[in-house]
Amino acid sequence: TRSTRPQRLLKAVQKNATRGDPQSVISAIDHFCRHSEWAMNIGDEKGTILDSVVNELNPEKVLELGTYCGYSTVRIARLLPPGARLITLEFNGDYAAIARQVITWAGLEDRVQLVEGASEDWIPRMKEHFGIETFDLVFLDHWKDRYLPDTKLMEDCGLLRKGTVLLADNVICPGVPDYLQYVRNSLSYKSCYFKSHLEYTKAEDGLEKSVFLG
Ligand SMILES: C[S@@+](CC[C@H](N)C(=O)[O-])C[C@H]1O[C@@H](n2cnc3c(N)ncnc32)[C@H](O)[C@@H]1O
Ligand SMILES: O=C(c1ccccc1)c1ccc(O)c(O)c1[N+](=O)[O-]
Ligand SMILES: [Mg+2]
Repeated sequence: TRSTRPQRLLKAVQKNATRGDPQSVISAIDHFCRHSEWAMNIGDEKGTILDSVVNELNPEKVLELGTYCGYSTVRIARLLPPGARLITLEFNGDYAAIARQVITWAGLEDRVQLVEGASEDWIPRMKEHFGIETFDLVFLDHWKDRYLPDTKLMEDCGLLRKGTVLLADNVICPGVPDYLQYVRNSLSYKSCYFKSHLEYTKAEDGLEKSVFLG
């Protein structure tokens, strides 16, 4: 039977990237998505914005909602100090299996905890299961109708502290109007928009960075 796109993406990583070299994994995936098959990774252009936010924050505890093949996981984890931790949630088992191999190929498995499950089920369990009090950075990149409910859930679970940064992908394309309206009008957030393009295309897209004010 025909392979899946994530399986073909993993093959491209194993063929073209060097084990233990995160940058070569990132480049191999970007080349595959530009020249072989588009895939819904954050990509190189928006990825550079993600990198700058991570470098500015130097976060100890990061939560990623939506792993897919692990491209953004590798982008974030490669910038973290060894003691820092990135927890990434993915409820599609096939995608999770590919992502584990991509993350391991990059040599970053020690900094990443990939949890196979739904954000709504695992956000309430961060304290008792992972001993996490609050996150320094949350990267939202899962199904777009979940951004707002999961943000409210994180607030209710006390996972956000003064200064926690929410970075949301795709606020223009496919778009997250209800989430944008919330973070831009709530007195609990200071928000700003980073204009860019939908990964590997000329369509407009961007990231919204929202700082929780407590
Ligand atoms: C756009 S892809 C993630 C791309 C990845 N962040 C990157 O930039 O490389 C979205 C992923 O979120 C997963 N997903 C969607 N809703 C979810 C949820 N509620 N909980 C966990 N995973 C979810 C999907 O299965 C899919 O793999
Ligand atoms: O929703 C899509 C989508 C819709 C239709 C076809 C393919 C993808 C998408 C597009 C770009 C993204 O960066 C992204 O995160 C997603 N997503 O699924 O979460
Ligand atoms: Mg996205």
